[in-house]
Amino acid sequence: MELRADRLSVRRDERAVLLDVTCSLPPGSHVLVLGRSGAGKTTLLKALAGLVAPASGQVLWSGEDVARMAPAQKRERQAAFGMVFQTDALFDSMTVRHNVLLPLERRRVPREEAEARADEVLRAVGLADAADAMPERLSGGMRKRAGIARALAARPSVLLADDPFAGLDPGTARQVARVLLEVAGSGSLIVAAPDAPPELPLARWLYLRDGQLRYDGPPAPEVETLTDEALA
Ligand SMILES: Nc1ncnc2c1ncn2[C@@H]1O[C@H](COP(=O)(O)OP(=O)(O)OP(=O)(O)O)[C@@H](O)[C@H]1O
Repeated sequence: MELRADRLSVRRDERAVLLDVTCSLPPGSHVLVLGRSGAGKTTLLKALAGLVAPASGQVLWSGEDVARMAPAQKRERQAAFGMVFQTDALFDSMTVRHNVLLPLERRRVPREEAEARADEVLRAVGLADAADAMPERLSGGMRKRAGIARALAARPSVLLADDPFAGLDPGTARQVARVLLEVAGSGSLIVAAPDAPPELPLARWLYLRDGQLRYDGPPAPEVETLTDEALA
């Protein structure tokens, strides 16, 4: 189903942090959202996920305004989304496997199927051996991969990942990138990052500056170095 932002603006403290953003993300989109710190990348991901309300404009899911959806429809849409945010926390009181099972339990996926899926995604992110560990025993990179596994277990048709490479060494970043690409498969993958991660070639770039979408097209390394005047 198509995800679309239509003249989307979001305000924080009376200030527009996203301004008039319009973009269409058909199923299977693989998109990198770039921009400096504070450009609005996280806010765009959250707005697309329906976690922050637009001040004006709309987020459309399959042509329907998300803000006007009935609660049941909203829940159904939410189930199609997987999110890996910077502040994602694993529950420290339960094993890695249990952390991954949690969203499946919430979705009432039958136990046997849920366990099979949890094992599958943990293998995919290279954490099969850590399934029974408590999260506090994991390194930062492993925790990140566990967070990705948790998002992927629900088989989202849209996976949103906010700066998934922050704080990772190049080897772990490559591993995380491979998992994101492999497991996103034919679904949509939308990744926000401050710079284009060399390990994650995504076919389309969106470049935000001061909350405005300044570029939407194929990878163009020059957008990262263009001045405001050149982009205007
Ligand atoms: N909850 C909030 N309350 C007030 N201002 C906010 C809030 N969330 C974000 N902002 C502001 O909105 C602007 C955009 O923030 P956002 O987190 O979307 O940027 P970003 O491009 O993801 O930055 P970074 O790369 O540093 O994460 C920033 O100026 C930020 O201070």
